Amino acid sequence: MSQDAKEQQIQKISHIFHAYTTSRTLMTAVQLDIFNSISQGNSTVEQVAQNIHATTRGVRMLLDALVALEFLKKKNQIYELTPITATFLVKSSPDYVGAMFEIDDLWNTWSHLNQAIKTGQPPRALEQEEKATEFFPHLIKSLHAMSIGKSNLLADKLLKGKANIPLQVLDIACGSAVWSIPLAEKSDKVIVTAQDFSQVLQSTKTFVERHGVEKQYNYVAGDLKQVDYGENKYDIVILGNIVHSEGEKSSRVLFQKIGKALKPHGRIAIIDMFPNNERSGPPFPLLFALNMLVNTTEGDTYTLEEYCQWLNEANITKVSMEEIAPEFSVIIGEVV
Ligand SMILES: C[S@@+](CC[C@H](N)C(=O)[O-])C[C@H]1O[C@@H](n2cnc3c(N)ncnc32)[C@H](O)[C@@H]1O
Repeated sequence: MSQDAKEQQIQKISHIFHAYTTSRTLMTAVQLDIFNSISQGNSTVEQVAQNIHATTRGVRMLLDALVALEFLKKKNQIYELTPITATFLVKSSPDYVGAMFEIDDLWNTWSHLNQAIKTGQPPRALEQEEKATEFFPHLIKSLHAMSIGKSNLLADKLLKGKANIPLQVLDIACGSAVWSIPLAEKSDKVIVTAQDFSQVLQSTKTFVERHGVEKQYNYVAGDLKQVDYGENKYDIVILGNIVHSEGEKSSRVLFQKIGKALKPHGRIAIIDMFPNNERSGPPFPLLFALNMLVNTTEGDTYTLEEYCQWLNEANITKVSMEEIAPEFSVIIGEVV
């Protein structure tokens, strides 16, 4: 290996080893309300330090690191938000994505990765309703802001040629209902049944109301393992970011229930992270599998081949991966 190639590899390794420093810096800025403080007019180290009740030494180091990471700008010791920070990292912004990092849950569970790999057990299991209802209200706020643009594109795809036809939609483990709201917004013939734990549905309702589509929503509270979805009722079933935390066994049972609940030619849309069939990439779905190891008992990420097999078993036979936008593909299955 040439010296240049060696240097490049060392840089790559060093960069990954140190990635926790950038992650922790941004999380701390969110948790200490740095961006809100600056958006409210505090623009020097002293002002921010006083406003958040912290030391000037710590705040100076944090603000300068955020400048270097391009989350802030600095001129003559006056700090300003960048346009991106103002849009995505100030709490009052409708596009705020920081909610899931206001708490240290994921940071803490990842610090138990060694132990989870040895024991196969997570330090805490998110599928327990009590843990889920603590964590998910934070997560779904971030997911809503991160997914709403993509969801609009998916809704166009699902409604193509069907915008004036009555459609019954079931949004399972709906969270903020981000994957069904655009369907309801784009067609007043869409009626959504949104299902999640009862406590999470309180948050769902605020999102649905914010989008002004509450007349098109019904709610079913409960654990997806226990809820009866009925037979021959739905034109579209949405599974957004839930199969990975349920794991194979529970998801296969769920697919059986969905196969029955769909009408003939009904479709299922699965939004998740999909590794390739070899499980050799892309990185994000494979790192996300580890995220499931430290947060759930059975969770994992699954390939298109696996989904095809499980959906076929449930009578959902026409299955394909559809690229809705670059880096955003959805598995769509149809009861033929
Ligand atoms: C990762 S969030 C996804 C939310 C939404 N579908 C999305 O894609 O943004 C997972 C959601 O599933 C819900 N959930 C997890 N386990 C569940 C279960 N056993 N029964 C019902 N809902 C569950 C959580 O409360 C949470 O709202």
